[in-house]
Amino acid sequence: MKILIADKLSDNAVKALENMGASVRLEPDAAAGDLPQLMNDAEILIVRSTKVNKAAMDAASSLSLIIRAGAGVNTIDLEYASALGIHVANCPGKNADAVAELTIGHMIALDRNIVDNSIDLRNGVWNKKGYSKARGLKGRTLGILGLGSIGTKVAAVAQVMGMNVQAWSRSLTEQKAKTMGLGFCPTPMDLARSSDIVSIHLAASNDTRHLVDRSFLEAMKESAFLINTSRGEIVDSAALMEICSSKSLKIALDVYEDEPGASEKTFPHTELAQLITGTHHIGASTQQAADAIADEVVKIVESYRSSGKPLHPVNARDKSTAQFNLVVRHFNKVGVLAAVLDALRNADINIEEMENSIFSGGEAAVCTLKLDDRPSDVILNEISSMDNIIKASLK
Ligand SMILES: NC(=O)C1=CN([C@@H]2O[C@H](COP(=O)(O)OP(=O)(O)OC[C@H]3O[C@@H](n4cnc5c(N)ncnc54)[C@H](O)[C@@H]3O)[C@@H](O)[C@H]2O)C=CC1
Ligand SMILES: O=C(O)CCC(=O)C(=O)O
Repeated sequence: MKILIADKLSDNAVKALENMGASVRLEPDAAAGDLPQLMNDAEILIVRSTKVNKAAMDAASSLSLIIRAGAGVNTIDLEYASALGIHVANCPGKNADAVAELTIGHMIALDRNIVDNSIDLRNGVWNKKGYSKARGLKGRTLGILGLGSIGTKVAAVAQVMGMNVQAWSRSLTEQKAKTMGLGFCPTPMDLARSSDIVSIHLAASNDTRHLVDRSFLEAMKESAFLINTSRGEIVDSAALMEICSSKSLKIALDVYEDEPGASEKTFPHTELAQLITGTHHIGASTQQAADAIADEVVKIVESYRSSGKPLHPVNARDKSTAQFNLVVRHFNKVGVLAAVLDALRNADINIEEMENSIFSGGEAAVCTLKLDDRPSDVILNEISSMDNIIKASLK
C-alpha cells in the first residue's frame, strides 16, 4: 500500500501507517501544482488544505482513495474523483472543538477590541477610556448559520456564556431547535435581521457560495458582528468591504475568498485586512485537533485496507437507484458467482451493487445483488438450477 502525504501529519500517524505495512512518502510542503509530479504510483493520497484537482488525479493511475485530513472537502474535485472511481473520505467533527474555540475567541476579541487594545499598547498608547465600551456577550443574540459539528459546539459554548442562540440550518426544524434550546430561523435572512452576532459554519458548495451576500449584509443589525471560520467563498467579500463601514459591522475572518495556499507567503487581500480582525486559516490548527485528525486518518486507512471501503466516504452515491434485489444462496465454491453474473449479462441486466457473506463453517454463502432491471422468472429459474446454487429469489 503506497501512501503519499502531501501536507503535515503527525509522526505517530505516519508510524501507525508504516506499522500497517504501508510505504509512506511525506511531502509536507507540497502545493497543488506539485501533486502531478509527486503522485507516481500512490494508491492513497492524504491532504489537509492542498487542492486536489484533475491534473493530480490524471497523474495517478493507482490512486483509489483521497483522505481529507480535515472537514471541508471543497478543495478536492469530488466530481472528477467520482468519475474515476476514486473514494474520497474526510474526518468529520474531529477538528470541531478547535474551530469552535477560535470562533468564541474571535467573538470575545471583537466585543473587547482585544486586537486594537494590543496594537495601541505596542505603540505606547494608553486608552482605558476608549476601550471601556464593550457591550458584553451575555444576553446578546448569536445567530449560527449551519448547525453541523462546529456550529453545534459553538452554540453549546455560547449558551453556557448566557447568550441567546438561534440558528438556520438546511435540515433544522423548529422542533429540533426547541429541544436544543435554540431559537429557530426559517431563513438565513431571518437570522441576519435578528442576530447581534452572526457566525458562519456552513460547508462550501454551489448552494452556499455567497450565501452571505449584499442583501444579507444589508439586513444585518447596525453594529452587528460577523464571524466566518468556515470558507471564504460563503461571504461576498466585495459587498462586505463596501457595506461594513456604513453599517459599523465588526468582522472577524479566518478564511478568505481566493486565500493563499498553506505554503505561500503573501496575503493579497490587504484592503480587506484593514477592515477586519483576521487569522490565517488556523481554525483547525491546535495540537488537540491535529492528534484527533491523525488518529482518524489512520482509522480510515485501516478500514479501507480491511474492507475495501473507507470510513466517512463523501462521494459514495447516497442511495442506490437499483430497485431489484436478487438474493442468491449458494455453496461457497469457485466460479458459482461468475456463472450468475454471466446469466445477468446475457439478459442485459446491470449489477449496481453486490455483497457476498459467508456463513459460519464456510460451507454456504448468500450474495445480494442490486440490479437495474427485473430478471424474468426464466432467468431466476436458470440461476436457481445452476450447479452449487441453493436458491435465487427476488426480494
Ligand atoms: N477554519 C478552519 O480551519 C476550518 C474550517 N472548516 C469549515 O467549516 C465547515 C463546517 O465544518 P463542520 O461543522 O465540521 O462540518 P459539518 O459537515 O458537520 O457541517 C456542515 C454544515 O453545512 C451545511 N451544509 C452543507 N451543505 C450545504 C448546502 N448545500 N446548503 C446548505 N447547507 C449546507 C450542513 O447542513 C451543516 O450544517 C467545513 O465544511 C469547513 O469548510 C472546518 C474545519 C476547520
Ligand atoms: O487543515 C487545515 O488546516 C484546514 C482545516 C479545514 O479547513 C477543514 O478541516 O475544513
